[in-house]
Amino acid sequence: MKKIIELRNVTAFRGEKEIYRNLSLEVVSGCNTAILGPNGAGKTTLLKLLSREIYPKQTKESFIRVFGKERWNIWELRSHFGMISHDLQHRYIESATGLNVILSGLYSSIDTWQHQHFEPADIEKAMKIMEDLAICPLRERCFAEMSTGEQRRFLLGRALINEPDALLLDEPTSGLDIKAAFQYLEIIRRLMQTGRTVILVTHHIHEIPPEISRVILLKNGQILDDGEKGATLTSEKLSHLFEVPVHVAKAHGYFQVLPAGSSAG
Ligand SMILES: Nc1ncnc2c1ncn2[C@@H]1O[C@H](COP(=O)(O)OP(=O)(O)OP(=O)(O)O)[C@@H](O)[C@H]1O
Repeated sequence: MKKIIELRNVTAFRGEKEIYRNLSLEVVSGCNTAILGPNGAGKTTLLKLLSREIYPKQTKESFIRVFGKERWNIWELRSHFGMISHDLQHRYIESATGLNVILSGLYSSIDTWQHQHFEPADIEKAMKIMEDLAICPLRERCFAEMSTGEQRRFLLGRALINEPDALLLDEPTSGLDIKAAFQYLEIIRRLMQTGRTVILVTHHIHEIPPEISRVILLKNGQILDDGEKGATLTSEKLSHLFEVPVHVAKAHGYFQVLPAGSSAG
């Protein structure tokens, strides 16, 4: 199995604070994986390490590899790995139109620029993606004038234009209402069902779709547990992870947590 991400003995700091000490972790192609942890667990730090916004401490035994390589040409990397983070959503230029958001993925830029060239085939591909994501009518609309759910779908389209093998999603449904969240999760499920590997980083149990088979529990920069979803998302383990007594409920392949001891009123 191809390794998508591989961290070995990674020690990393944010400012003066050590977030990870000798963290080792790998995710292989075809194994949809969620990384679940409470606020402050180190999830954003992990995303920043993978996107090279921060660098780990250099030691002989440590490395971070994406698709088997430590050094990447960003142009090459984007066709393998699509990242959709909240940082990206915040950084996105508000005046960019929907179509340009999608096209900008081809250059990994924020909006498109005059010096960039797009072939008719690129436009056609962008149109097809917008159709698939049900956002075609918004192609001329400014990013700032879209709902959060629409913005998120455009950012997904921006990643998909490069036909990445894997997607890394940061809290995919946060900020979305129930309908938008369900619609977005259905799209993500379809992508997994048609062969894309998803790595999902979150503190929300309810946004872990049925197709995610492996869950890694992260707390204070350490892996508390790592394994098959049903064995990981237990009331006992999640109570320990979130430091509050919870009861896990399951339905239709999804999991949800309730306060432990609560009863139907
Ligand atoms: N620039 C910084 N300087 C010092 N400490 C930092 C810095 N940035 C983050 N931290 C700390 O690092 C720890 C991990 O933060 P990180 O943002 O990776 O957690 P997280 O799991 O993404 O949390 P959340 O779910 O709240 O986004 C936290 O304790 C945080 O306070």
